[in-house]
Amino acid sequence: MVTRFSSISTRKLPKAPSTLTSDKCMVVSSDYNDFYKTVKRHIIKILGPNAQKRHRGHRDTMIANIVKDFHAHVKNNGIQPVNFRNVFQSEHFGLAMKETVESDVQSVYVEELGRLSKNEIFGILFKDLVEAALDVDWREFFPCLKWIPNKTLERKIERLSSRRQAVTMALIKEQSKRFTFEELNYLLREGKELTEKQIAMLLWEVILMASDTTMVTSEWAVFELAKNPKLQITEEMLCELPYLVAVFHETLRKYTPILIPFLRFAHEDTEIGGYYIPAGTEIAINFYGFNMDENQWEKPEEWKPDRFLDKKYDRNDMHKTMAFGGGKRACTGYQQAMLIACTAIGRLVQEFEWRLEDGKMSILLESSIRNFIQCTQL
Ligand code: HEM
Repeated sequence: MVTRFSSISTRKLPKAPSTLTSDKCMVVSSDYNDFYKTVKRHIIKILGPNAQKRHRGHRDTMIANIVKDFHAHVKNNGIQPVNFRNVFQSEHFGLAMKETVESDVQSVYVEELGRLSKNEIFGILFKDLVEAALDVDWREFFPCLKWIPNKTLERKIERLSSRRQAVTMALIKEQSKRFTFEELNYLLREGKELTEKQIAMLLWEVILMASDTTMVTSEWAVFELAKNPKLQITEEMLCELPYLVAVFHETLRKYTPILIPFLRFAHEDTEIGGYYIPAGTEIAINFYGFNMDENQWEKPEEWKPDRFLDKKYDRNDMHKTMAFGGGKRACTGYQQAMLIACTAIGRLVQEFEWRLEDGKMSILLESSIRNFIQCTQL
Protein backbone atom coordinates (compact mmCIF):
# COMPACT_ATOMS: atom_id res chain seq x y z
CA MET A 1 0.00 0.00 0.00
CA VAL A 2 1.29 3.41 -0.80
CA THR A 3 0.54 5.80 2.02
CA ARG A 4 1.59 9.28 2.87
CA PHE A 5 4.42 7.72 4.85
CA SER A 6 5.61 5.20 2.36
CA SER A 7 9.22 5.65 1.38
CA ILE A 8 9.04 2.57 -0.85
CA SER A 9 6.67 4.30 -3.22
CA THR A 10 8.00 4.91 -6.68
CA ARG A 11 4.83 6.62 -7.83
CA LYS A 12 5.33 9.95 -9.58
CA LEU A 13 2.65 12.44 -8.70
CA PRO A 14 1.17 14.26 -11.65
CA LYS A 15 1.32 18.05 -11.62
CA ALA A 16 -2.40 18.62 -11.50
CA PRO A 17 -4.21 15.47 -10.38
CA SER A 18 -7.93 15.29 -10.81
CA THR A 19 -10.00 12.99 -8.64
CA LEU A 20 -12.68 10.70 -9.97
CA THR A 21 -14.82 8.17 -8.19
CA SER A 22 -15.73 5.14 -10.24
CA ASP A 23 -16.24 1.44 -9.72
CA LYS A 24 -14.41 0.81 -12.95
CA CYS A 25 -11.22 2.48 -11.90
CA MET A 26 -9.43 -0.78 -11.28
CA VAL A 27 -8.63 -1.05 -14.98
CA VAL A 28 -6.22 1.80 -14.47
CA SER A 29 -3.16 0.15 -13.11
CA SER A 30 -1.41 0.68 -9.82
CA ASP A 31 2.34 0.71 -10.13
CA TYR A 32 3.66 -2.80 -10.53
CA ASN A 33 7.21 -2.63 -11.75
CA ASP A 34 10.17 -4.92 -10.92
CA PHE A 35 10.58 -3.26 -7.56
CA TYR A 36 6.97 -3.98 -6.56
CA LYS A 37 7.22 -7.54 -7.85
CA THR A 38 10.17 -8.10 -5.51
CA VAL A 39 8.39 -6.51 -2.57
CA LYS A 40 5.19 -8.47 -3.24
CA ARG A 41 7.19 -11.71 -3.34
CA HIS A 42 8.59 -10.92 0.10
CA ILE A 43 5.21 -9.92 1.52
CA ILE A 44 3.68 -13.17 0.27
CA LYS A 45 6.45 -15.03 2.06
CA ILE A 46 5.43 -13.28 5.29
CA LEU A 47 1.65 -13.46 4.81
CA GLY A 48 0.90 -16.11 2.19
CA PRO A 49 -0.68 -19.56 2.72
CA ASN A 50 2.51 -21.22 4.09
CA ALA A 51 3.06 -18.43 6.58
CA GLN A 52 -0.60 -18.70 7.62
CA LYS A 53 -0.03 -22.40 8.36
CA ARG A 54 3.01 -21.54 10.48
CA HIS A 55 1.07 -18.91 12.43
CA ARG A 56 -1.93 -21.11 13.16
CA GLY A 57 -0.83 -21.52 16.80
CA HIS A 58 -0.51 -17.75 17.24
CA ARG A 59 -4.01 -17.20 15.87
CA ASP A 60 -5.47 -19.90 18.11
CA THR A 61 -3.83 -18.32 21.16
CA MET A 62 -5.15 -14.91 20.16
CA ILE A 63 -8.76 -16.11 19.78
CA ALA A 64 -8.53 -18.10 23.03
CA ASN A 65 -7.29 -14.98 24.87
CA ILE A 66 -10.08 -12.86 23.40
CA VAL A 67 -12.77 -15.37 24.42
CA LYS A 68 -11.20 -15.67 27.89
CA ASP A 69 -11.33 -11.87 28.31
CA PHE A 70 -15.02 -11.77 27.37
CA HIS A 71 -15.78 -14.54 29.88
CA ALA A 72 -13.93 -12.55 32.54
CA HIS A 73 -15.92 -9.45 31.58
CA VAL A 74 -19.24 -11.28 31.96
CA LYS A 75 -18.12 -12.74 35.30
CA ASN A 76 -16.98 -9.41 36.71
CA ASN A 77 -19.45 -6.98 35.15
CA GLY A 78 -22.59 -8.93 34.34
CA ILE A 79 -24.39 -7.38 31.39
CA GLN A 80 -22.50 -4.08 31.51
CA PRO A 81 -21.60 -3.12 27.91
CA VAL A 82 -18.25 -4.43 26.84
CA ASN A 83 -15.50 -2.39 25.22
CA PHE A 84 -14.60 -4.53 22.25
CA ARG A 85 -11.55 -2.57 21.30
CA ASN A 86 -9.91 -2.96 24.70
CA VAL A 87 -10.13 -6.70 24.30
CA PHE A 88 -9.14 -6.97 20.65
CA GLN A 89 -6.54 -4.29 20.08
CA SER A 90 -3.64 -5.54 22.14
CA GLU A 91 -4.17 -9.11 20.89
CA HIS A 92 -4.17 -8.06 17.24
CA PHE A 93 -1.09 -5.94 17.67
CA GLY A 94 0.60 -8.84 19.49
CA LEU A 95 -0.16 -11.13 16.53
CA ALA A 96 1.21 -8.57 14.08
CA MET A 97 4.45 -8.43 16.08
CA LYS A 98 4.73 -12.22 16.17
CA GLU A 99 4.30 -12.37 12.41
CA THR A 100 6.95 -9.78 11.71
CA VAL A 101 9.53 -9.91 14.51
CA GLU A 102 8.63 -13.26 16.06
CA SER A 103 7.45 -12.25 19.51
CA ASP A 104 4.87 -10.08 21.18
CA VAL A 105 7.56 -7.59 22.18
CA GLN A 106 6.82 -5.93 25.54
CA SER A 107 9.47 -3.22 25.29
CA VAL A 108 12.29 -2.08 23.04
CA TYR A 109 15.26 0.26 23.41
CA VAL A 110 15.41 2.94 20.71
CA GLU A 111 18.54 5.06 20.65
CA GLU A 112 16.69 8.27 19.79
CA LEU A 113 13.75 7.70 22.18
CA GLY A 114 14.92 5.53 25.06
CA ARG A 115 13.15 2.38 26.28
CA LEU A 116 9.56 2.16 25.05
CA SER A 117 6.71 0.05 26.43
CA LYS A 118 4.43 -2.04 24.21
CA ASN A 119 1.81 0.68 24.48
CA GLU A 120 4.27 3.33 23.30
CA ILE A 121 5.41 1.10 20.44
CA PHE A 122 1.77 0.71 19.42
CA GLY A 123 1.30 4.49 19.54
CA ILE A 124 4.32 5.16 17.32
CA LEU A 125 3.82 2.32 14.82
CA PHE A 126 0.09 2.56 14.51
CA LYS A 127 -2.05 5.08 16.36
CA ASP A 128 -0.16 8.32 15.68
CA LEU A 129 0.25 7.49 12.01
CA VAL A 130 -3.35 6.54 11.40
CA GLU A 131 -4.49 9.73 13.09
CA ALA A 132 -2.08 11.78 11.00
CA ALA A 133 -3.20 10.06 7.79
CA LEU A 134 -6.70 11.33 8.54
CA ASP A 135 -5.49 14.90 9.10
CA VAL A 136 -7.00 17.22 6.57
CA ASP A 137 -4.53 18.89 4.25
CA TRP A 138 -6.40 21.90 2.88
CA ARG A 139 -4.39 21.63 -0.37
CA GLU A 140 -6.28 18.46 -1.26
CA PHE A 141 -9.39 20.59 -1.78
CA PHE A 142 -7.53 22.96 -4.10
CA PRO A 143 -5.21 20.81 -6.23
CA CYS A 144 -4.08 23.83 -8.23
CA LEU A 145 -2.60 25.27 -5.02
CA LYS A 146 -0.69 22.10 -4.20
CA TRP A 147 2.60 23.89 -4.83
CA ILE A 148 2.09 25.97 -1.65
CA PRO A 149 3.95 24.27 1.19
CA ASN A 150 1.98 23.15 4.25
CA LYS A 151 4.93 23.23 6.61
CA THR A 152 3.03 22.31 9.78
CA LEU A 153 1.63 19.11 8.30
CA GLU A 154 4.87 18.24 6.50
CA ARG A 155 6.93 18.68 9.68
CA LYS A 156 4.46 16.56 11.65
CA ILE A 157 4.57 13.76 9.08
CA GLU A 158 8.35 13.85 8.88
CA ARG A 159 8.59 13.61 12.68
CA LEU A 160 6.12 10.73 12.92
CA SER A 161 7.75 8.99 10.00
CA SER A 162 11.23 9.15 11.49
CA ARG A 163 9.94 7.88 14.87
CA ARG A 164 8.24 5.01 13.06
CA GLN A 165 11.43 4.17 11.25
CA ALA A 166 13.59 4.36 14.37
CA VAL A 167 11.27 2.01 16.28
CA THR A 168 10.95 -0.52 13.44
CA MET A 169 14.73 -0.57 12.92
CA ALA A 170 15.29 -1.04 16.66
CA LEU A 171 12.83 -3.95 16.70
CA ILE A 172 14.57 -5.61 13.77
CA LYS A 173 17.98 -5.09 15.35
CA GLU A 174 16.95 -6.44 18.73
CA GLN A 175 14.96 -9.38 17.42
CA SER A 176 17.38 -10.50 14.71
CA LYS A 177 20.07 -10.92 17.39
CA ARG A 178 17.94 -13.27 19.42
CA PHE A 179 16.06 -15.50 17.05
CA THR A 180 16.28 -17.80 14.10
CA PHE A 181 12.97 -16.45 12.95
CA GLU A 182 12.13 -17.67 9.51
CA GLU A 183 10.33 -14.59 8.18
CA LEU A 184 12.79 -11.99 9.48
CA ASN A 185 15.89 -13.98 8.60
CA TYR A 186 14.47 -14.71 5.20
CA LEU A 187 14.05 -11.00 4.57
CA LEU A 188 17.50 -10.06 5.83
CA ARG A 189 19.07 -12.90 3.81
CA GLU A 190 17.02 -12.83 0.61
CA GLY A 191 15.97 -9.22 0.55
CA LYS A 192 19.47 -8.09 -0.43
CA GLU A 193 18.05 -5.92 -3.20
CA LEU A 194 16.20 -3.92 -0.56
CA THR A 195 17.80 -1.36 1.69
CA GLU A 196 17.50 -1.63 5.49
CA LYS A 197 14.96 1.15 5.43
CA GLN A 198 12.86 -0.61 2.81
CA ILE A 199 12.85 -3.84 4.83
CA ALA A 200 11.77 -1.84 7.87
CA MET A 201 9.01 -0.22 5.82
CA LEU A 202 7.84 -3.58 4.56
CA LEU A 203 7.59 -5.05 8.05
CA TRP A 204 5.91 -1.93 9.36
CA GLU A 205 3.32 -2.12 6.59
CA VAL A 206 2.38 -5.62 7.72
CA ILE A 207 2.17 -4.46 11.36
CA LEU A 208 0.00 -1.51 10.35
CA MET A 209 -2.39 -3.55 8.21
CA ALA A 210 -2.66 -6.45 10.65
CA SER A 211 -3.30 -4.32 13.73
CA ASP A 212 -6.64 -2.81 12.96
CA THR A 213 -8.54 -3.91 9.86
CA THR A 214 -9.64 -7.35 11.02
CA MET A 215 -10.53 -6.07 14.47
CA VAL A 216 -12.75 -3.33 13.05
CA THR A 217 -14.50 -5.86 10.79
CA SER A 218 -15.15 -8.32 13.65
CA GLU A 219 -16.39 -5.47 15.84
CA TRP A 220 -18.91 -4.30 13.24
CA ALA A 221 -20.05 -7.87 12.53
CA VAL A 222 -20.80 -8.45 16.23
CA PHE A 223 -22.50 -5.06 16.41
CA GLU A 224 -24.83 -6.01 13.54
CA LEU A 225 -25.47 -9.43 15.05
CA ALA A 226 -26.27 -7.81 18.39
CA LYS A 227 -28.64 -5.45 16.60
CA ASN A 228 -30.36 -8.32 14.79
CA PRO A 229 -30.41 -11.23 17.26
CA LYS A 230 -32.50 -13.22 14.77
CA LEU A 231 -29.51 -13.26 12.46
CA GLN A 232 -27.21 -14.57 15.17
CA ILE A 233 -25.57 -17.75 14.11
CA THR A 234 -26.77 -20.79 16.00
CA GLU A 235 -24.55 -23.79 16.68
CA GLU A 236 -26.15 -25.73 13.87
CA MET A 237 -25.20 -22.94 11.49
CA LEU A 238 -21.57 -22.91 12.51
CA CYS A 239 -20.79 -25.77 10.19
CA GLU A 240 -22.48 -23.74 7.47
CA LEU A 241 -19.37 -21.88 6.57
CA PRO A 242 -20.98 -19.96 3.71
CA TYR A 243 -23.13 -18.04 6.20
CA LEU A 244 -20.14 -17.03 8.30
CA VAL A 245 -18.28 -15.99 5.19
CA ALA A 246 -21.35 -14.05 4.06
CA VAL A 247 -21.40 -12.22 7.44
CA PHE A 248 -17.76 -11.31 6.87
CA HIS A 249 -18.27 -9.98 3.33
CA GLU A 250 -21.50 -8.16 4.15
CA THR A 251 -19.78 -6.43 7.06
CA LEU A 252 -16.93 -5.37 4.80
CA ARG A 253 -19.42 -4.08 2.25
CA LYS A 254 -21.18 -1.87 4.74
CA TYR A 255 -18.27 -0.92 6.99
CA THR A 256 -14.97 -0.97 5.16
CA PRO A 257 -12.12 -0.58 7.66
CA ILE A 258 -10.03 1.12 4.98
CA LEU A 259 -11.17 4.70 5.16
CA ILE A 260 -8.64 6.25 2.85
CA PRO A 261 -9.46 5.84 -0.83
CA PHE A 262 -6.85 3.93 -2.81
CA LEU A 263 -5.08 5.60 -5.63
CA ARG A 264 -4.53 4.40 -9.15
CA PHE A 265 -2.38 6.06 -11.73
CA ALA A 266 -3.24 6.33 -15.43
CA HIS A 267 -0.04 5.58 -17.34
CA GLU A 268 -1.71 6.19 -20.70
CA ASP A 269 -4.67 8.22 -21.94
CA THR A 270 -7.70 6.07 -21.36
CA GLU A 271 -11.49 6.10 -21.08
CA ILE A 272 -13.41 4.72 -18.13
CA GLY A 273 -17.17 4.71 -17.72
CA GLY A 274 -17.53 7.48 -20.28
CA TYR A 275 -14.86 9.69 -18.73
CA TYR A 276 -11.70 10.64 -20.54
CA ILE A 277 -8.70 10.14 -18.27
CA PRO A 278 -5.47 11.74 -19.50
CA ALA A 279 -2.19 9.99 -18.80
CA GLY A 280 -0.68 11.10 -15.51
CA THR A 281 -3.99 11.41 -13.69
CA GLU A 282 -4.23 10.03 -10.20
CA ILE A 283 -7.58 8.42 -9.46
CA ALA A 284 -9.09 7.81 -6.05
CA ILE A 285 -11.22 4.69 -5.72
CA ASN A 286 -14.11 5.21 -3.35
CA PHE A 287 -15.23 1.72 -2.27
CA TYR A 288 -17.65 3.13 0.26
CA GLY A 289 -19.60 5.10 -2.35
CA PHE A 290 -19.71 2.07 -4.62
CA ASN A 291 -20.92 -0.25 -1.84
CA MET A 292 -23.70 2.11 -0.82
CA ASP A 293 -24.88 2.63 -4.38
CA GLU A 294 -28.46 1.53 -5.05
CA ASN A 295 -27.60 0.66 -8.61
CA GLN A 296 -25.09 -1.88 -7.40
CA TRP A 297 -26.85 -3.34 -4.36
CA GLU A 298 -30.45 -3.87 -3.34
CA LYS A 299 -31.24 -1.78 -0.23
CA PRO A 300 -27.54 -1.07 0.35
CA GLU A 301 -28.12 0.52 3.78
CA GLU A 302 -29.43 -2.79 5.17
CA TRP A 303 -26.97 -5.28 6.65
CA LYS A 304 -28.13 -8.52 5.03
CA PRO A 305 -25.62 -11.38 4.89
CA ASP A 306 -28.23 -13.35 2.99
CA ARG A 307 -27.61 -11.20 -0.06
CA PHE A 308 -24.47 -13.25 -0.59
CA LEU A 309 -26.30 -16.53 -0.17
CA ASP A 310 -29.10 -15.70 -2.49
CA LYS A 311 -29.05 -17.84 -5.61
CA LYS A 312 -28.92 -14.79 -7.80
CA TYR A 313 -25.40 -14.06 -6.55
CA ASP A 314 -22.51 -16.24 -7.42
CA ARG A 315 -19.52 -16.84 -5.17
CA ASN A 316 -17.38 -14.27 -6.92
CA ASP A 317 -19.88 -11.54 -6.10
CA MET A 318 -18.42 -11.47 -2.62
CA HIS A 319 -15.37 -9.85 -4.08
CA LYS A 320 -17.58 -7.28 -5.76
CA THR A 321 -17.31 -5.18 -2.60
CA MET A 322 -13.67 -4.57 -3.57
CA ALA A 323 -12.91 -4.51 0.16
CA PHE A 324 -9.48 -6.01 -0.49
CA GLY A 325 -8.76 -3.98 -3.58
CA GLY A 326 -8.04 -5.85 -6.77
CA GLY A 327 -5.41 -6.77 -9.29
CA LYS A 328 -1.75 -7.30 -8.65
CA ARG A 329 -1.60 -4.94 -5.69
CA ALA A 330 -4.59 -6.47 -3.93
CA CYS A 331 -4.46 -7.11 -0.20
CA THR A 332 -1.93 -9.77 0.76
CA GLY A 333 -3.48 -10.22 4.20
CA TYR A 334 -6.87 -11.29 2.81
CA GLN A 335 -6.53 -14.88 3.91
CA GLN A 336 -5.41 -13.96 7.40
CA ALA A 337 -8.20 -11.40 7.80
CA MET A 338 -10.81 -13.93 6.78
CA LEU A 339 -9.42 -16.72 8.97
CA ILE A 340 -9.28 -14.52 12.06
CA ALA A 341 -12.54 -12.63 11.60
CA CYS A 342 -14.61 -15.74 10.76
CA THR A 343 -13.11 -17.77 13.60
CA ALA A 344 -13.54 -14.91 16.08
CA ILE A 345 -17.14 -14.20 15.04
CA GLY A 346 -17.94 -17.95 15.08
CA ARG A 347 -16.47 -18.43 18.57
CA LEU A 348 -18.06 -15.26 19.94
CA VAL A 349 -21.56 -16.24 18.86
CA GLN A 350 -21.03 -19.82 19.95
CA GLU A 351 -20.11 -18.83 23.50
CA PHE A 352 -22.05 -15.59 24.04
CA GLU A 353 -25.34 -13.98 23.21
CA TRP A 354 -24.98 -10.41 21.98
CA ARG A 355 -27.44 -7.59 22.52
CA LEU A 356 -27.41 -3.82 22.23
CA GLU A 357 -28.28 -1.85 25.33
CA ASP A 358 -32.00 -1.00 25.32
CA GLY A 359 -32.93 1.93 23.16
CA LYS A 360 -29.57 2.10 21.41
CA MET A 361 -30.57 0.61 18.12
CA SER A 362 -29.21 3.19 15.78
CA ILE A 363 -25.73 4.53 15.65
CA LEU A 364 -23.94 6.98 13.50
CA LEU A 365 -20.45 7.12 14.82
CA GLU A 366 -18.10 4.20 14.92
CA SER A 367 -16.62 5.45 18.17
CA SER A 368 -19.88 4.83 19.95
CA ILE A 369 -20.54 1.22 18.99
CA ARG A 370 -18.25 -0.31 21.51
CA ASN A 371 -19.96 1.45 24.37
CA PHE A 372 -23.20 -0.44 24.25
CA ILE A 373 -22.67 -3.98 23.06
CA GLN A 374 -23.68 -6.35 25.86
CA CYS A 375 -22.77 -9.98 26.03
CA THR A 376 -24.07 -12.80 28.16
CA GLN A 377 -22.62 -16.26 28.46
CA LEU A 378 -24.55 -19.03 26.73
C1 HEM B 1 -10.67 -6.93 6.82
C2 HEM B 1 -9.39 -6.76 6.72
C3 HEM B 1 -8.63 -6.10 5.60
C4 HEM B 1 -9.07 -5.30 4.59
C5 HEM B 1 -10.49 -4.84 4.30
C6 HEM B 1 -7.91 -4.94 3.78
C7 HEM B 1 -7.94 -4.15 2.65
C8 HEM B 1 -6.84 -3.83 1.87
C9 HEM B 1 -6.88 -3.00 0.69
C10 HEM B 1 -8.14 -2.33 0.13
C11 HEM B 1 -5.63 -2.93 0.19
C12 HEM B 1 -5.17 -2.13 -1.07
C13 HEM B 1 -5.38 -2.99 -2.28
C14 HEM B 1 -5.24 -2.24 -3.59
O1 HEM B 1 -4.54 -1.20 -3.64
O2 HEM B 1 -5.82 -2.71 -4.59
C15 HEM B 1 -4.77 -3.70 1.05
C16 HEM B 1 -3.42 -3.87 0.86
C17 HEM B 1 -2.63 -4.58 1.70
N1 HEM B 1 -3.02 -5.29 2.82
FE1 HEM B 1 -4.91 -5.50 3.51
N2 HEM B 1 -6.80 -5.53 4.31
C18 HEM B 1 -7.19 -6.24 5.42
C19 HEM B 1 -6.38 -6.98 6.26
C20 HEM B 1 -5.03 -7.11 6.11
C21 HEM B 1 -4.17 -7.85 7.02
C22 HEM B 1 -4.67 -8.60 8.25
C23 HEM B 1 -2.91 -7.73 6.56
C24 HEM B 1 -1.63 -8.27 7.10
C25 HEM B 1 -1.51 -9.20 8.00
C26 HEM B 1 -2.95 -6.93 5.33
C27 HEM B 1 -1.85 -6.61 4.56
C28 HEM B 1 -1.91 -5.85 3.40
C29 HEM B 1 -0.73 -5.51 2.61
C30 HEM B 1 0.70 -5.91 2.91
C31 HEM B 1 -1.19 -4.73 1.54
C32 HEM B 1 -0.36 -4.12 0.41
C33 HEM B 1 -0.37 -5.01 -0.82
C34 HEM B 1 0.44 -4.43 -1.98
O3 HEM B 1 0.67 -3.22 -2.02
O4 HEM B 1 0.81 -5.20 -2.89
N3 HEM B 1 -4.25 -6.58 5.10
N4 HEM B 1 -5.55 -4.24 2.07
